[in-house]
Amino acid sequence: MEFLKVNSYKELSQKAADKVVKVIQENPHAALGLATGSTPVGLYENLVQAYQHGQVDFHKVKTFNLDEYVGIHQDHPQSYHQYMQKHLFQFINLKDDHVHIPDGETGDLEEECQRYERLLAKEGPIDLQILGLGINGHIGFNEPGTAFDARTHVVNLTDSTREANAKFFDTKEEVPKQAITMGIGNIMESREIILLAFGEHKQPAIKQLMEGEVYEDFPASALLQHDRVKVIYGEKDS
Ligand SMILES: N[C@@H]1[C@@H](O)[C@H](O)[C@@H](COP(=O)(O)O)O[C@@H]1O
Repeated sequence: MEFLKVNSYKELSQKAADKVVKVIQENPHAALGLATGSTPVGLYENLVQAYQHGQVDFHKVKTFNLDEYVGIHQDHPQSYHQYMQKHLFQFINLKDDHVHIPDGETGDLEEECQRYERLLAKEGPIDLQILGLGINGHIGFNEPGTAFDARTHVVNLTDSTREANAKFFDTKEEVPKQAITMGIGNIMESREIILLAFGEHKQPAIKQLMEGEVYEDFPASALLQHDRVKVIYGEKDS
């Protein structure tokens, strides 16, 4: 695992975007694993700019989102479907049928997990997986205690995750209680991974990762067993 400390959120976003652009330039058919949350917003802004400047072309690229809330509509402003439209998809030339996001609205969640698994098996492996980091070490929505070989599954979100995500909703009660997430097993099958974390509140989790201990109560530590992971992190803008 390689750690790269940056001095600003801008630098983190630029470094991450440079990596994504490079992967697509080397392989125009690349499969990207995408994350949501506040951390990758700057990365997506930079990708839009790179596209507008003709530095990258998405028309053969495929995308797989890590997760989606259960029980809110895809057109809810806080659904990850809407997030991706708002920050990235509406601005670039990705084909609609190359975009994959779990469907958290379906009546049969187990079948939806199986459908996503089949899709990943057929279209994968993911060439570059982008990850954010929960303050409790979660990746995607794989909460502490999740088995490292878990596949796409439905999760009950922890209180700390719901609180952390409450900033996006009017009240904490509105934050969904469940989500569908790719499992750690899926994430580990990616050819390459970048993990992004910015802010003082993320530093305890980064420090824990640096200690190098692998255990299921700290999901991000699974990544220590992957040989192509780069952690791009920073404490504050200096
Ligand atoms: N499911 C997402 C994660 O994929 C994300 O990494 C995490 C951190 O979010 P933020 O970047 O807003 O700190 O939040 C959510 O729980």
